[in-house]
Amino acid sequence: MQTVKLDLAHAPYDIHIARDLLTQVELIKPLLLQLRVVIVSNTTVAPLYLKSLQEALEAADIQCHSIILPDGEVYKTSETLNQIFDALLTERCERKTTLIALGGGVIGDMTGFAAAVYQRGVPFIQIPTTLLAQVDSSVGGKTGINHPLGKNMIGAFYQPKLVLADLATLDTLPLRELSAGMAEVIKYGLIDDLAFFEWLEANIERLMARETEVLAYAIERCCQNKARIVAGDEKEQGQRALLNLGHTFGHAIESGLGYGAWLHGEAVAAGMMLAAYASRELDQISDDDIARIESLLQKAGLPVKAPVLGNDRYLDLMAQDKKVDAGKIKFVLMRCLGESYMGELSRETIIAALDAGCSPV
Ligand SMILES: NC(=O)c1ccc[n+]([C@@H]2O[C@H](COP(=O)([O-])OP(=O)(O)OC[C@H]3O[C@@H](n4cnc5c(N)ncnc54)[C@H](O)[C@@H]3O)[C@@H](O)[C@H]2O)c1
Ligand SMILES: O=C(O)C(=O)C[C@@H](O)[C@H](O)[C@H](O)COP(=O)(O)O
Ligand SMILES: [Zn+2]
Repeated sequence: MQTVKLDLAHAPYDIHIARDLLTQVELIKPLLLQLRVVIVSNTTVAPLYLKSLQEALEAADIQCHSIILPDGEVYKTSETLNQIFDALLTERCERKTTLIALGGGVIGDMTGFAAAVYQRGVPFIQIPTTLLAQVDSSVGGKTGINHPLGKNMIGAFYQPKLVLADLATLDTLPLRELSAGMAEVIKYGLIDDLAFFEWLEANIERLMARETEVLAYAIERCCQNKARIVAGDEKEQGQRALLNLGHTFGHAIESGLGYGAWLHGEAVAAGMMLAAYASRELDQISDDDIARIESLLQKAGLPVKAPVLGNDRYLDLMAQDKKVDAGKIKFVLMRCLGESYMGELSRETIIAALDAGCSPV
């Protein structure tokens, strides 16, 4: 088992990475304020993994209740969130009840936000079951839901007490979802880890073949990178924004097409290509750099062209982005592969990037 520590003074926690962690209750029980948990999952993941988790918890005398939500990005809403509150209140769950998120990033984000606000805050644990959730969404405490007018517009920074990344759950992950997670993996190489980007170029075929050794290494490296960045800037006042590479464009794609049409990772991949074209417009990365990014994304089974939404539609959607400051849209751009920064772009540069990076889907 590999363990990454997120060293936040007010809320340090461990991220354990290994196969068959679901039943290792000894990792969970010492953290509980009372021997009662509520597992939040969805209609796809629960039939696969809920029973073994629940049986292990109950064998350790921990009282379990489960909430099974509908599956999909389109359900990351206030209505679905209220289903969690309805169940917690019906079961008379107290402030010492721990919520456990068993699923991908949608479940993790909603469960974390529910934990942040239910009775003004109850503890929660992340058990991420997608690659994307294991390398990104389960770590760092960003929680929340979508709004029709914007992605992740309602939420809170609220840290889990523990993250259990059980590699065995990736055995059942659909290939499209594995690819989606690879977008966030590749993102870490581009933002500030060129050595990792180069390792990914050399190992992408093994990763897509789900070889446990390389998957475990990549997940650990991603969690180490995210833990380092979050420990230095938990509430995204500075460097944490680099984790948003590709997201200014990417969230516009998700909102513009309708949540769920493109997977988050697919939108981020296309968004990173658009950020790369914008960086090239600023003479910061080369055609060869763009070719390397494109090749790696393609080998990961990801889109390298963004959908045509119309320039004004993109600009309008991006004007809603949470990084906007004094009305100015902010982008994460690349000085070179492995070095990124936050900057503004002229309308002309944005349109040049869209012209280069969009194609009818
Ligand atoms: N909070 C953060 O820092 C952060 C970071 C990245 C992404 N996100 C959010 O995460 C969401 C995307 O997360 P995701 O890619 O995990 O999507 P997801 O949660 O929708 O899961 C993807 C699909 O795979 C299914 N699934 C999950 N685990 C499975 C398994 N082990 N076997 C078979 N099927 C499984 C799910 O039911 C779903 O259908 C987006 O809403 C995004 O905004 C948040
Ligand atoms: O943890 C972060 O910070 C990130 O930006 C990680 C992103 O991959 C993730 O999609 C996050 O939810 C996007 O942040 P948001 O603040 O734009 O919602
Ligand atoms: Zn993301």
